[in-house]
Amino acid sequence: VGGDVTATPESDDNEYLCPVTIGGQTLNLDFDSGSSDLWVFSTSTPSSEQQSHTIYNPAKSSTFKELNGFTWQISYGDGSGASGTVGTDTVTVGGLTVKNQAVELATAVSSEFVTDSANNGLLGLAWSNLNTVEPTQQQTFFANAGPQLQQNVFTADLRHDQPGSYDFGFIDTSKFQGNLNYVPVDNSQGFWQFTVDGYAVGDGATGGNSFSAIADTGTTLLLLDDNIVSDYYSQISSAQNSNSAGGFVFDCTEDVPDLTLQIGDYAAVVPGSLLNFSQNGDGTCFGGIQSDGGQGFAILGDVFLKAQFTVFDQGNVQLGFAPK
Ligand SMILES: O=C(NNC1=NCCC1)c1ccc(Br)cc1
Repeated sequence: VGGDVTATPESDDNEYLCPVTIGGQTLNLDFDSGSSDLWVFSTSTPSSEQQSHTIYNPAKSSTFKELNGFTWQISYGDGSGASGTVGTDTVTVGGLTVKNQAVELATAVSSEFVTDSANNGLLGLAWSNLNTVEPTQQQTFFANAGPQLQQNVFTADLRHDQPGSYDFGFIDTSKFQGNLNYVPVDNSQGFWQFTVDGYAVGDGATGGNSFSAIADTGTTLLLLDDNIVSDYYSQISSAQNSNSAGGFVFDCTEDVPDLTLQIGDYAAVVPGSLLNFSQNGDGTCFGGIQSDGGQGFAILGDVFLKAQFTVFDQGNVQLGFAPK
């Protein structure tokens, strides 16, 4: 048994939304390999915050059961957050159904979610030890689905300005070129965390120290150590770190170099076209590479994942990458 679901990019590829059916009600959710809560806008969300969102109404689901007294509260790396109550229901993603899945109902959401009307909640795909439900931590959709999957994996094929897909339970070899390159994952912090062995800017030599990174579908950009960020932008003559823009910008006319991350024997190339992320409207463009804020590991978000086909292997606790 498996599932295949379309991942549709919001404007500027800021996030990717996928249809999820909960108790017969379908909402578009942000699949996030950087967190482990499945939460939705619901009838429990203040009406002022529901705005133009699609909401889940547990009262209209014949399979919803409340988990009395259970709560959740999450904050994300970008400062956004949400909190609320918990129940279980039947959840279906791309034809793959999990019964008695913990579904977290938002009773409060931060402004970033209120104003993002396309996003009706998140479906966490990190490891279950990151789930925030109290007093009893809950399993993710992918963890619960594991036993029914032919292969205990999900794959991400995110694309620039066009729909991509997530597959659960199988690897579609038509979606990538060559062989998959696997690296071991350290899931002790709950992330899909692994080691990057070096980097190269443009057609320069691969160098630098090895560093830890996480594969995070819920983060838009490619967030790296400040030294690598500075090295990269030193190759773009008009680049500057703009406080008003919130990061490194450069003239849109610039030829933006590729970035290659050496992951074991695999050279993961992120083409310069993806590293010219968006237009600021004043002739400058916002870079797809930005600082990781000095938190000690890199966050390989959608900018990186758009350039690779990625296998998140729960069974073997490893990640697989291939060009596409
Ligand atoms: O929050 C994280 N990823 N997901 C999402 N971001 C924004 C909405 C969802 C995140 C995870 C790990 C680290 Br380290 C930094 C950030």
